[in-house]
Amino acid sequence: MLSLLELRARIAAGTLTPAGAIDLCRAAIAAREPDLHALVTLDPAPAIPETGPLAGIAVGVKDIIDSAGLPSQMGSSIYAGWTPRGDAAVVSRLKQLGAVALAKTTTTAFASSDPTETVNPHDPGHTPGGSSAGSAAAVGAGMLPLALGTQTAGSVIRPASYCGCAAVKPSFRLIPTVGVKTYSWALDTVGLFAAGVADVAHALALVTGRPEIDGADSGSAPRIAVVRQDFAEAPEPEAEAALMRARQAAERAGARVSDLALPPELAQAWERHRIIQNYEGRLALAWEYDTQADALPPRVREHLDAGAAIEPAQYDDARRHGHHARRVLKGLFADYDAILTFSAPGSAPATLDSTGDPRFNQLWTLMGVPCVNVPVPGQSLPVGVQVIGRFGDDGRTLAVARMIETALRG
Ligand SMILES: NC(=O)CC(=O)O
Repeated sequence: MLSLLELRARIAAGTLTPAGAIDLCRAAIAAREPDLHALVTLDPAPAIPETGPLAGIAVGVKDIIDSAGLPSQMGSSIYAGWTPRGDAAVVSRLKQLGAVALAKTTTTAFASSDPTETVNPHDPGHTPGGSSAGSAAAVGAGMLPLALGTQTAGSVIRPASYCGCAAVKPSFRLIPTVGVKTYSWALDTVGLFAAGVADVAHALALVTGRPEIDGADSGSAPRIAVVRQDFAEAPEPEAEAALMRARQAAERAGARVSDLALPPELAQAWERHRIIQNYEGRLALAWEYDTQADALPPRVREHLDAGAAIEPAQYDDARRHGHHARRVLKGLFADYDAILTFSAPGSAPATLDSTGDPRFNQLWTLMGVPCVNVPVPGQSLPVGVQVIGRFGDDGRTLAVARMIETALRG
């Protein structure tokens, strides 16, 4: 994969120019895109700044996120050719930093769960995951050093796990969602994909203007709770093996690791995530649902039909459970620095008809806490583990994730 930090080091050393770094991406795209189908639009002649902390860094932008002059087609024929005038807030920030919004990456329609045409870069017979399919596949394939995604249930962490790259779904609203097509205003979170955890941390620190996120300290012996989320059904053997290897790596690195069974309030919130997601989706996509329903793909239509049947009282109850569970989780973090759990039920399913199951992700999206996918080496198909921290503690969460990543590579 293309490491953002390695490219920036070469540019800083004068052995690579920003334009040369963009050319490296174009060459990788030319080699892999015909088989991967990860991109929707490729900017033929983007401006390439010579200066800035992300000069020379090509970014993939999920196609529900606006990038001025490039279409935002939402993965739907309804928006074919729709071209926004301006940048989403996060894209504008990346350009200020010198980055190049080189390509729009595939998304499931409206970031829901109808599969895209993108395939897994490690095996074309397997899904890359979703809804941020193209971003995960493009980074996992070494076509881009950085990509933007969004997560409403598991759409950043799960595809990153399937495609073998690092990713962060930051604390809720740490990155603004202005200029991002909304599915659920209580859940949608902009995330980042990159080759390794250090690359992700560096990009998040720059994008948010919080330098303390980069290089934060994990502490000499971080307290890590291994959580299985038993209410989410058992995972597959490869996910179990990955979690065990990550646990052992954390212990070797000096962490104090123990098992934690989540209190029932967390399971109750997990059960109600979909009520919030689909109730809000029905309202956020009202125009599409009310006037373009025949153009909606089946799973989006199914989810919005379900949303239309949810009563406001059910939605309010689900939100109350989420609020209460966030308070319970905050209390749990008094005794731990991070949680370690599954990123996905297993490796990427051997199908292109599904983007996989977010059951190990959805709770944490509702909790609004930072989540990091750490690739676990050594499996035929990638499998990641998820490091989760306190709300607002993104730097330490990334530091613990990096400690585990380094110990796994050791
Ligand atoms: N947008 C989402 O998070 C949906 C998913 O997890 O597949």
